[in-house]
Amino acid sequence: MGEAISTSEVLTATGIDLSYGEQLAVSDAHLSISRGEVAAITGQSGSGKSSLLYCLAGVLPPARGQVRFEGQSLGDLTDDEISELRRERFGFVFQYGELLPELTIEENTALPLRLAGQRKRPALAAAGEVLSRLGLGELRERRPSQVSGGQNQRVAVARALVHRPAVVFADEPTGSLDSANASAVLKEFLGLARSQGTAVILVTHDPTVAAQADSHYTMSDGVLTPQGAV
Ligand SMILES: Nc1ncnc2c1ncn2[C@@H]1O[C@H](COP(=O)(O)OP(=O)(O)OP(=O)(O)O)[C@@H](O)[C@H]1O
Repeated sequence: MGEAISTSEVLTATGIDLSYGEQLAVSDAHLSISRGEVAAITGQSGSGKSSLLYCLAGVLPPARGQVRFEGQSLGDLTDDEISELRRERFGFVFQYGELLPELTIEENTALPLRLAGQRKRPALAAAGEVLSRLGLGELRERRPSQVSGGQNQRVAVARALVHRPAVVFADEPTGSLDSANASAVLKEFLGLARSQGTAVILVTHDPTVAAQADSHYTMSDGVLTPQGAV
């Protein structure tokens, strides 16, 4: 299987190095992810997981190596093109969701569509649909402060998936939740991503979270090692 050339690869990284001054945070990383695949990256605090994610998402340019999205090298794109790619083809989920407190749940969820230029009414309708799929339809009009932590995190998931991105980057997406809530949110997140063919790169400290992925990499002192299928 390893020899087969996959036509469904969405994101590939080859020989990525990233440094902060003298500090080498990522060293010669290779990674490839296909449509609808969930890849987990585990490793200790400070091992370089977030730094790798920033490179893969085009947030930080690598000092060496290449990241390709759908065959196109991110290094060949202008800043504006990378911003557009991040806005329209990528989604992001972080540990605390990071919703905007002044917007409703529905408006928060619709944000990627609005930023991509979609009109308010269809954007809110699409947001309502994803929220319903995650069991949050009733909470549409509330603000983030008026829902629970687990619900906030589900909204962050809805927002990351609403524009049907090719890749979602998730950095400890359930790290702020208790374990029962974390596993429920994760299950819904990965289920919805897989159903729409979105690839997920999932950074986590938690081996039980990684066990739900299709592929697993470990990171140690900036070195990424594939663990094969899990
Ligand atoms: N902006 C920065 N400037 C300098 N050094 C940094 C910066 N960001 C991270 N580092 C260093 O780079 C290394 C990798 O950090 P990174 O945040 O990628 O690790 P991580 O595995 O994501 O850690 P955690 O699990 O704690 O989030 C660490 O030694 C960290 O101290």
